[in-house]
This record gives sequence, structure tokens and C-alpha cells, in this order.
Amino acid sequence: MIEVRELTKHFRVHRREPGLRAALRSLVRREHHTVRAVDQVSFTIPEGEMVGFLGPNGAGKTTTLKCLTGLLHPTAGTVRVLGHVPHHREPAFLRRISLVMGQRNALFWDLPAADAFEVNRAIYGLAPAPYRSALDELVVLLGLEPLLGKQVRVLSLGERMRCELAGALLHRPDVVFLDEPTLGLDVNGQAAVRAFLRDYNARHGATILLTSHYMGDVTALARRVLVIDRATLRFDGDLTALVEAHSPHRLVRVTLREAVPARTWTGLGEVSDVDGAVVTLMVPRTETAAIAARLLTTLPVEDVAIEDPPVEDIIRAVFADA
Ligand SMILES: Nc1ncnc2c1ncn2[C@@H]1O[C@H](COP(=O)(O)OP(=O)(O)OP(=O)(O)O)[C@@H](O)[C@H]1O
Repeated sequence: MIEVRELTKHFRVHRREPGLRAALRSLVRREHHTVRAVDQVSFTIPEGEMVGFLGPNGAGKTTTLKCLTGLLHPTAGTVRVLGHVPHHREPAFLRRISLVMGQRNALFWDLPAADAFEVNRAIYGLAPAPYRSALDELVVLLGLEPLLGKQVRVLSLGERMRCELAGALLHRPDVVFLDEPTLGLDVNGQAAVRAFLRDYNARHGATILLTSHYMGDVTALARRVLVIDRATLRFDGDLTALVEAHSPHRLVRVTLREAVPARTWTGLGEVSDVDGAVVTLMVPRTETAAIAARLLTTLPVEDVAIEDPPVEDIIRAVFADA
């Protein structure tokens, strides 16, 4: 259970103009200003729920996750996770949570993955039997068998992320915080991580709060989303309703085997991008399937992919409509 009441986190930062003169001046006179990273944010997440946390760059997502895991001390407000105050960093709390950051490595780079997991076993003081059973399960769910003997540093990004997830879940945390777990992964890598998280949540009833720039991650995993923008919580509720209401279009990305005249697209959709043989069309949401079928039957198409607009665009639309 996660309870956040009027969470506020301000950073006091040293302001300095560029250049040598400014550097010297700052030695004697320091100017500071306050960055409001999170401002009066409140929400509650019951046990076992998977919630998406969305917002544009710099909105305050990572700062919120750091306050929830105790890496940062809130400026004001209260946070309770599993009944603990996170920034007290009590071992009994740390043993029940995990923070996975897509762009950071927690596993030892120079060790083979199997040994890096052993290090985590030691850190968490896990007994051999529960460690073995958690590891065996994670190896199967994440397809890690061929990776166990490889040094973490030589793994591909997708392989490393799967190992990072395993390392972070060996101690079977009750609450998992994920910050951009699919960042930089290709479509297959993203799908593997999503399928795993869905399965893990269903098996263990873990509470999961997940930030992502990929709308697909959030739509695949969470019915409820929190939307934060410029430090303030703007929306807390059902995702599908939010997207359908604010994004009446979908993107259809067509890869052509040969060039077609520009007039081909008239009546199909609005061309939003052309990149060599790949043409991106913006089409009305309700007509997506019919238009994709027409493209496939009437044009020299190699591939068609259907996507929601980037999360930034949807969020911008949400606030433009607000
Ligand atoms: N240690 C810090 N010192 C000063 N400012 C900070 C610090 N950490 C974060 N900020 C600022 O707080 C704001 C929120 O940052 P945060 O990393 O929480 O955003 P975010 O929503 O996670 O963004 P992104 O999607 O780009 O990762 C930003 O303006 C950022 O520059």
C-alpha cells in the first residue's frame, strides 16, 4: 500500500552564468534559486495494483519515485509505503521494495550474470532455498538461461534489462517501482518486459508503479494512470478514457516496397512523416483497422505498424483541452 499526501520536493540550486568572470564572482557571491520538482502531489495505491505514471520530461516522475523509495527526503508532505516512512530506509522496508531504473545499472558489470545475482543474494541475506526458487522462476519467465554465464557488460541492452529485472526481484519485493524499464529497447524487447511484468504482477500480487515514455507500456500494463506535469498531479484515473477522449487519432506507419505517388494517400489519412520508404499517416482512431486493411490490399506494402501518438502529444492534448 502506497499513501502520498501533499508530497513536495524542492531543490535549491546554485545559479551561475557561463564564463570565467561569472565563475570567479560565484566564489564570493553565490546565487541560488529553487526548483519545484514535485508540488503537493497526493495519491493512494492499494496492494497489488499496477499503475502507470506519465508525464513529459522534467515533470517530476523520477523525483517522486526517489521520495517513495527513500532516496530523497521530501521537503513537505508525507509518504507511507507498506506502513514505513521511506526516507528512514529501515532494512525491513528495503527488503520489501525494489527500484528499477532503465538507464542505470544495479548489477555488477564485470561478473557473469549468475554471479551478479549471487551478490544480490548476499546483499539481501536471502536463504538458499527461497533464493533458488525465486531465481529459477525468474530465469524461466525472463528467458535468462543462455545469459547466466555471460559477463553483464557484454549483454545487449535488452538482455541486460531482463537481468536487471531478475536482480531486482530476487528478494520478491511486495512493491516495485520501475522508472522507464523499456527505455531504448526494440519492439521485441519491450514486449518481453511487458509480458514479464504482467505475469509477475498476476503471480505475486506485487504493487507496481511504472513510469514510461512509451504509451504502449502503460496501455499494456495499467488501467489506472497518474499524469504529472510541471510538478503537479493533473490526472488520476482510467487510461483508456483519457486517451480516447484526448487523442482521436492513431498513427499508421507503412513501409513500402516501391514508391507511390503522393496523391495515393488522399482519403486515407494525413501524412505526418515520410522517411524513405516509411510513410506515417495520422488516421481517425475508429477507422484504423479499415484503413490498414485497405493499405494492405491496394498498395505495395511490406509492413504496417499501428501506434498511439507519443505520450508527450497525448499529454499536451490533455492539457490543451483542460
Ligand atoms: N538533484 C536535483 N537538483 C536540482 N534539480 C533537480 C534535481 N533532480 C531533479 N531536478 C529537477 O526537478 C525537475 C523534475 O525532474 P525529474 O527527474 O523528477 O523529472 P521526470 O519527470 O522524471 O523527467 P524525465 O522524464 O525527463 O526523466 C526537473 O526540472 C529537474 O531538472
